[in-house]
Amino acid sequence: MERIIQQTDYDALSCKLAAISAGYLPSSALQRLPADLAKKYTQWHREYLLTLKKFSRRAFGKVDQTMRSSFPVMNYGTYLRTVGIDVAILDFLDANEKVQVVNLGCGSDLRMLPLLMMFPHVRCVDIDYSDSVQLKNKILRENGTLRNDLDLSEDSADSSPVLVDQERYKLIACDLNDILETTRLLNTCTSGDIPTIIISECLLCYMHEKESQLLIHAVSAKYAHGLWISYDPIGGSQPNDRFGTIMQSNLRESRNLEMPTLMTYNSKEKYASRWPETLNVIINDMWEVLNTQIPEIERKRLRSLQFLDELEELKVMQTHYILMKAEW
Ligand SMILES: C[S@@+](CC[C@H](N)C(=O)[O-])C[C@H]1O[C@@H](n2cnc3c(N)ncnc32)[C@H](O)[C@@H]1O
Repeated sequence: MERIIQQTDYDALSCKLAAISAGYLPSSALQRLPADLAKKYTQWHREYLLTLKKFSRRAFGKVDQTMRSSFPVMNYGTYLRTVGIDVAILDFLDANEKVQVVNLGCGSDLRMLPLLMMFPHVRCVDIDYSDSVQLKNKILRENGTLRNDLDLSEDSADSSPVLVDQERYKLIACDLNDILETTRLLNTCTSGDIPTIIISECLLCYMHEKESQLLIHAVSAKYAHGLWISYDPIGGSQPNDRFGTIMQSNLRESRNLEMPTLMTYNSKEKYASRWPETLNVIINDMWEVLNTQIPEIERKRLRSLQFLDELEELKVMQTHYILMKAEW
């Protein structure tokens, strides 16, 4: 099961590459990227894919194929999830200068690169299963652009779970189901006094209820001041809503993959109830994000990229994904 879950990262990567290729990402305006970093954003992702090919032709083949078969509705979804999370990070950075960003289940996410370049006081910590971060570590060190921009050496670190151990960037191998090891590594690599952003982007949906709740409670209790940003699908709670059950049976049949809590936390309210009551929680589905948080000028830009005639399909999909921000 661990391996099947790790492979979901290839979907996330191919969706991001497809959205980049079609011009949805980056959004210089909302991700606040200066022109040189907007160019780099595209370059980092393309070079990551090309270097992935050197280490795993199979993974490259999967990503490349999925990327090419991406539809406009999927590009919208990737755009909304990426920009929604980035805007929440940037808003928190407006109010707090020295911040650590902990990306749980980071996969191949390269969001640390613009953050490290744009904000000299920000530190980033990426955490995923050992196999996933070992591959990421190899790619980051093999590719000249990624290596230089992260100021990495070509040699890999030793067998420690901290594969990149810099002052401002750490890449850590950890099974987040193991709460003792997770808290031990966070205690070593982060500080409880520094304002902290926790990201869980399509992570909690693959974890079992007990382990995910332990993770939420242990990690949010660790930091004096923080913001937890979580993005996930929800199954839907209306009596005739079959989105969640269909999604579960498709995943089971096509990949033997489970989303154990999709129908447990199947509404915005139930999903938000996973965080301690004392936190200030804001939760929106992604259809609301599109219509209330993306300015009209940006929506016009999106409409100009590809013809989207599946508006109803977009609405159905995006009302079943949420962006949750819990601040304390
Ligand atoms: C769908 S991918 C998302 C990757 C990244 N967050 C993104 O959105 O681009 C899910 C990631 O969560 C990781 N993951 C799931 N369960 C995990 C666990 N128990 N410990 C560590 N990583 C986990 C997987 O290995 C995978 O990289």
